[in-house]
Amino acid sequence: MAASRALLPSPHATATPARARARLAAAAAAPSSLTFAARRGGARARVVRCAILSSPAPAKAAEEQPTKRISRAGSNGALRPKPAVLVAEKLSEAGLAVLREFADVECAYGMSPAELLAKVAQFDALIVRSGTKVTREVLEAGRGRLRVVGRAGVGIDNVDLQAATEAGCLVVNAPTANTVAAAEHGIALLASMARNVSQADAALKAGKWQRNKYVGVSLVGKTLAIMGFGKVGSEVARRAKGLGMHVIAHDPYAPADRARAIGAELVSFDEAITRADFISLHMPLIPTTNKVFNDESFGKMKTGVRIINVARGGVIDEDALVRALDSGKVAQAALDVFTVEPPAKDSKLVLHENVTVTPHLGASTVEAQEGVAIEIAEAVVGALKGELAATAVNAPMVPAEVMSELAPYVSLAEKLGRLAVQLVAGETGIKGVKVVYTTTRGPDDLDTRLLRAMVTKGIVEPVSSTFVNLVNADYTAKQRGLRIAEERVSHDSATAEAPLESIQVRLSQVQSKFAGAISDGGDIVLEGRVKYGVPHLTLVGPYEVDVSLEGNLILCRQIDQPGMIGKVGNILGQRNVNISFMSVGRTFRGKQAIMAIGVDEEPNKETLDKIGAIPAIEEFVFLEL
Ligand SMILES: NC(=O)C1=CN([C@@H]2O[C@H](COP(=O)(O)OP(=O)(O)OC[C@H]3O[C@@H](n4cnc5c(N)ncnc54)[C@H](O)[C@@H]3O)[C@@H](O)[C@H]2O)C=CC1
Ligand SMILES: O=C(O)C(=O)COP(=O)(O)O
Repeated sequence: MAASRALLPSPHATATPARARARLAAAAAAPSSLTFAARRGGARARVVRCAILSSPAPAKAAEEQPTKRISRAGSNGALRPKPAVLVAEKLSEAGLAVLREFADVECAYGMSPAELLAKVAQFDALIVRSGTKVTREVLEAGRGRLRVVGRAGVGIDNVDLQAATEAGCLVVNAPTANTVAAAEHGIALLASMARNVSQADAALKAGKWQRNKYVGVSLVGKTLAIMGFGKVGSEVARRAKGLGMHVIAHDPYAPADRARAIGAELVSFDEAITRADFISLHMPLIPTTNKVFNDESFGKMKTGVRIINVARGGVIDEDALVRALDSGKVAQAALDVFTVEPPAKDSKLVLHENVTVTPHLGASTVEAQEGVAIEIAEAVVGALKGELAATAVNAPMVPAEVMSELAPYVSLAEKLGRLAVQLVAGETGIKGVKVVYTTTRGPDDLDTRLLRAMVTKGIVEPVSSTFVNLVNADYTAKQRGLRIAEERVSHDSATAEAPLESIQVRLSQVQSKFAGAISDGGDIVLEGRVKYGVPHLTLVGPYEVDVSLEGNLILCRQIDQPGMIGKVGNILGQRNVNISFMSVGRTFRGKQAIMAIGVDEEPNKETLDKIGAIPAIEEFVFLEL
């Protein structure tokens, strides 16, 4: 039985709060959670929410935004504001329209860093281009509310990814829509540099007709080295081939067949820079590419080489480039990007007569900006809804079909973690966690990162103020010294369609407030399965039980004897506590047994004391899900 994703109700509709509440209560879906509907036996849809990027503090957010239009309710019926998105740099109308359908959008272009710091905490998402630095400080200021940073473009070197990950803030980019624009700009710079277009243009406008001064060089038959053979690099290569150039490329991670298909020869860094007449840069700015074009590498190049940079200014040591231009080693450079943007007005590099410059225009075409704006708006809206965007930069990408298949197991994993941590007693803290997956699938067919993250979420969130999601789960576990080991147990079944037979969570070296949950090996052990799309608890310590994981749970350990279910049921019934599920597991007849009781309401202390006072009951514990 496959779980299918239910769409969230449209949050922007101008329904009255009452109508909105009714509509949304029916969907029972918080806006920031993934929502899956699983049909049970053809009956009405049951909604299972999987909080992948759940809002860290919706209540607080509501308090802070009293003037926001209230348009939907949380699962408890409380009204929530629409998500708020801050757009810090020019975004095309087409993207803004997509955002406005789902969120309150504020465009605040040209903010100073201080203005951004002051504002960011009021927003669920922030959208930037290359001109805004999303620093640790910004992410700290947004902590508690900011869940998504959208980079409307490719390069994410202006976003502190580590700080975003630590804050559980998803970073998404728009990696494809400006590829062609950047490649076309690279070709435009290549051709205009070779023919001195910008210098000759400036001279003629200044009244100088200098035909002899501006003799250029031809492109045909020249060797072009593409440094970074990714999306933009390959498109530049394709176009340069059309101009009759011989294209070589350097990229340690590029597949040889992609290069072969375009007719480019993949070579080493040194070979590329020593053979080239023209060198075009298309790698990201990362620690390994920072200033890779420096005195040493310029020294290895052909005298008279020409360089184009539409990637990032920081890949070039700009002082070294000025020296190479002055010495004639580099004949010309065409630069769209700079280490500091905008560069200083008296920058020697910018003012150099052999340098052609543009103010970071690579992505600036009408078409690319429209595409990028839509791409990022859709990614941000998806992320705010709790979906994992395909362009997530700091989280594992989980394809929609996998997500859909795993949905009930995601919920099971979180609930097992949540129950297990509530069983822990003593001050020692949890050290080792083992998650055992029983599955027919091989490691390549079952990606367990999502499940592991949700076990971490279940274990950490009830006992701390840390908000955990797929983005920061591993980081959070590491920070808290939690070692989460995973084990797969093969389950032989030729017919099993479900990805998992069971998930077991074991906490080692801990005391338990419920001795019945301790297995023979001394670990707290809980195991669950998904039945008809619903997570069930099926093992507590050595005891087999079967209780649907909804509402809350009471575990009682007693001597196996007749009448126990009736006694406990009576006590709960008299206090109007509805039992949703009940199951008894025992080792041997007349020996120890466990009763697992699912309850819709939370019994008060007096009710729990009454259950504890039943003479045959040796211990019991109330657990919240
Ligand atoms: N000027 C502008 O407006 C624009 C600039 N860009 C910049 O262009 C660059 C490339 O963008 P895309 O092609 O979309 O990215 P991409 O990720 O598709 O390609 C980058 C390539 O660089 C390669 N690479 C990584 N380390 C390398 C190294 N040490 N040496 C050589 N290659 C290395 C990667 O393997 C990858 O194939 C990025 O820096 C991006 O920020 C992109 C769009 C517009
Ligand atoms: O996408 C990129 O990497 C770019 O450099 C484009 O930057 P921009 O969005 O034009 O500020």
